[in-house]
Amino acid sequence: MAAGPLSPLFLGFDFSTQQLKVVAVDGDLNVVHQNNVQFDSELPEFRTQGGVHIHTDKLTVTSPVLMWVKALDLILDKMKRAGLDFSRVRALSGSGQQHGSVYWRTGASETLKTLDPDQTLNQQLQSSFSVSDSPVWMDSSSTQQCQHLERAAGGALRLAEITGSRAYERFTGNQIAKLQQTKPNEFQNAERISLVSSFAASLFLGDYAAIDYSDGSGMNLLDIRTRTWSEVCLEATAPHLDRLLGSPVPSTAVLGPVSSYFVQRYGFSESCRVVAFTGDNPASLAGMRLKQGDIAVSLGTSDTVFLWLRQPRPALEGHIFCNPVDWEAYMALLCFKNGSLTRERIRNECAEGSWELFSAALRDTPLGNNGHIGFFFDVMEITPSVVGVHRFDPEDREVSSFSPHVEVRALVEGQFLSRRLHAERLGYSIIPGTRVLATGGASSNREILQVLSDVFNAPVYTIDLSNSACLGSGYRALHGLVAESGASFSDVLKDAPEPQLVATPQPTAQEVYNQMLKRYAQLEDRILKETRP
Ligand SMILES: Nc1ncnc2c1ncn2[C@@H]1O[C@H](COP(=O)(O)OP(=O)(O)O)[C@@H](O)[C@H]1O
Ligand SMILES: O=C(CO)[C@@H](O)[C@H](O)COP(=O)(O)O
Repeated sequence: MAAGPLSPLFLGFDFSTQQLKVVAVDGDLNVVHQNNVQFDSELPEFRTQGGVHIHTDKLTVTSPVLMWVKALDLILDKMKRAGLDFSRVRALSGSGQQHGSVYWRTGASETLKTLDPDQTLNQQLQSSFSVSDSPVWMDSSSTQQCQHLERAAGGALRLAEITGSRAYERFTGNQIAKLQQTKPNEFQNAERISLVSSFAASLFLGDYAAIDYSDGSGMNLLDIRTRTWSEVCLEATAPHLDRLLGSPVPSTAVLGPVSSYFVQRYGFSESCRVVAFTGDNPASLAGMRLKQGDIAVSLGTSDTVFLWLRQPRPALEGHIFCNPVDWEAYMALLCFKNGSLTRERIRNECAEGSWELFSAALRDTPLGNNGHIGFFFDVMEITPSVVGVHRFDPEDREVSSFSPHVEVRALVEGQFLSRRLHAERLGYSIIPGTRVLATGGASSNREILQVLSDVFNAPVYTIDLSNSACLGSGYRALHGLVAESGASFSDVLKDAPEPQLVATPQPTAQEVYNQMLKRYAQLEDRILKETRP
């Protein structure tokens, strides 16, 4: 496809935890436009911190659904002001933070179908949601519902064999069960339940968009092998749930043309197609064009580690999702809640709030931190399930503080040792040729990536822009147009820019971190034994 002033464009949106982002890719796969809306600073009326509200129980975490709607109004206006020619957009797709749920009030489908192009989405969708504060992935308030679901499915492992994961608090089915039990009226008033991804697709489609197989795998409801809702899980979750969810579709599916609202208000072409939206991690896998054998480390609000899998091997730790670009494959994912926000806290306390000084602390301290190891679980961690901060001296004695520079290195080394330990437990092994592909906001920090390379003892690569979920969504939009004819994602994207090498392990890294990993594993066991009831 030749790129030129009138060449086609493909848009990829990402509704992530802290912001809405977009990229436009042209027919030659060049990124020609990028934009974003930061929720906290650009939409202060919603009073979020890091895009969310943490409730007083410290377990419930929600985001205002209208904040996402208003962010879409805002980003499209910014794109228009920047001169983006929407009539060139041939297809669009997108992603959302995973697991979060949106509850459309009865009648909302009619509103979506009859949107007035002279008004904003925010003006018209004010009363379209039966729940104004959507539960999001940081929520950990549905433990009871998780226990119930595991019992109903025949145990945690059995549930993992069906849905790819044992029951997790943030997984959508458990959030739906909690809503149905604690706020029956809101549940009753909903005519449709979307994930953040399919909610965003619905706005573009002017109708309810189907949940895709890949993001649908993060609900504890989808049978990842048959790719249909699991009867046993639906029944254990809430009555008549299949009607509220609609049927899931392949992640490559074209859902339909963009709604006439966008044609009339922004000048989109009537033939612009909406390709199924998916989760932000699956979209990142597409954006980095992950290959079997690679390991991806995303350093967004959450830290995640994910791999391409041929065959699912569900376990009690980690998640298996349907693959977003190849319907026969899968992906494995580990999620860590104490990622960027914990790094920001330590940056503020030990580096005067400056990433420059934070990076300098990493440069000024030796690999292995002279034996000091730290665990920084500011909030209840997902992998493993534990909360609290623990610091150990070289003799494994717990100590109450480190000097600021040692604290910075202990945090970053501790985080990456944990990512490696749990990835290896998932069956991953670092072999010659392994590439670590880094993405997310913190992947712009070279010193952090050097520690990542050292701890994993593998070269680290990044793509040009730190938001691979957006880029992946642009790529998926392009692929979606030809996927039905059998064209593979890798063939269609074969000319996309390759990830670039940004860090290689230092000579002593292997010796230092193989040793340290063993200590880290023992200390993590000790913390788990001491802190779990
Ligand atoms: N130079 C930097 N060094 C380390 N972390 C950074 C740097 N710049 C941004 N970040 C981190 O990136 C995070 C946002 O990452 P991003 O991938 O955009 O998040 P999300 O997609 O979840 O909204 C911020 O919380 C911030 O801590
Ligand atoms: O819960 C998970 C994955 O299981 C998180 O990774 C969310 O998908 C949030 O993503 P970011 O906003 O941190 O990228």
